[in-house]
Amino acid sequence: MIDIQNLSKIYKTKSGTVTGVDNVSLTVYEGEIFGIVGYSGAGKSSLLRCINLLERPTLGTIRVDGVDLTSLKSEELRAARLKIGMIFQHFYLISQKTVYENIAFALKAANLPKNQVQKRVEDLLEMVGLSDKKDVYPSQLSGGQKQRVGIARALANDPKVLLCDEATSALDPTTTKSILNLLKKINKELNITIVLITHEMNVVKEICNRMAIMQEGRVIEEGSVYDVFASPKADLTKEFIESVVSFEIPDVILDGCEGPIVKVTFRGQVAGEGVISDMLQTFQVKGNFLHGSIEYIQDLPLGIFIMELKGKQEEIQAALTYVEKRAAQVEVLRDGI
Ligand SMILES: Nc1ncnc2c1ncn2[C@@H]1O[C@H](COP(=O)(O)OP(=O)(O)OP(=O)(O)O)[C@@H](O)[C@H]1O
Repeated sequence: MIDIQNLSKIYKTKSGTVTGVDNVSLTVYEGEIFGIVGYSGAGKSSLLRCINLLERPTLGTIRVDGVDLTSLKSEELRAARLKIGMIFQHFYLISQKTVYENIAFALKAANLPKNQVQKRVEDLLEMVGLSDKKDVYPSQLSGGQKQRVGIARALANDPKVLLCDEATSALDPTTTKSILNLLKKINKELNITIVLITHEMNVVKEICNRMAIMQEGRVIEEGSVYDVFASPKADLTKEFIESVVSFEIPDVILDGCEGPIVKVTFRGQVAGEGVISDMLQTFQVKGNFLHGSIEYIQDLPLGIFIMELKGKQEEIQAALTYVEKRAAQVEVLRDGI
């Protein structure tokens, strides 16, 4: 659906040039929710804004639904842009217009008769759960309600793609959850491809199918959210994951450990606890659990256990080989073997 090839965005400033995006290639498939994560300044907004040409790429191509946007003339580009909705962290609603008028305004270009505009706006308001707020002004709405209006407005022209620029960053956790659920519903029911940028890994964990991590304008890691959580490669990716799944063990506990400390990761339906208890029964090894969690990502369990192993070196080695053969990934965090 979205094909980005060798895209760079270089800004010219008074003091020189700044690279916003540095040679990024990415594919977002139809119907998926794709998350782009990174700290402030990583280039997420620049990349997202290049997708609908709010920013013109300095180099590279962007194809949306097979069309190279950079090759379009202004009239064609305007039409193509209607098929790419966008929502923002700060909503950008028109304060002098009611909820109804804000959404109807987005339909202006479609030149629909009044009764069709009314029907469309009412359907959109129902979709986002705001039918009762039709005649109020943005200042009378909560942040979550404002974002719902933003979403209704973005959907007004039946887009195929929805771009979300830190759409939940100004919202509290409960409201964030409800907006994420709404985005999930829109993705499923309307088959709209969603690309979101965020600095919050929990947003990606909650709703994305695939993801990319950006740093200094580049994509440093990408893959299915499950795979990235199960086997992160870059240090920055690990850091982001630890922000939602913490494996931190207090120093005083670590100092009290004598044996090697291992992290065992079980993917999918493998019953990790069963494998570990079989291992402890089969080998002359004692396990001291330091951490354990089962995360559900895209409804698939991901089991992570951290433990200290005590026993003879050969027994520990054999026990780890046994666990590894049972679909687990074993990482020695602190050697002692
Ligand atoms: N209009 C601009 N002019 C000059 N430099 C810019 C412009 N927009 C972005 N940049 C620079 O490009 C780099 C990437 O910024 P960008 O806003 O894309 O990152 P980001 O990951 O979205 O961060 P944030 O979440 O803070 O917006 C930064 O160094 C930024 O200062």
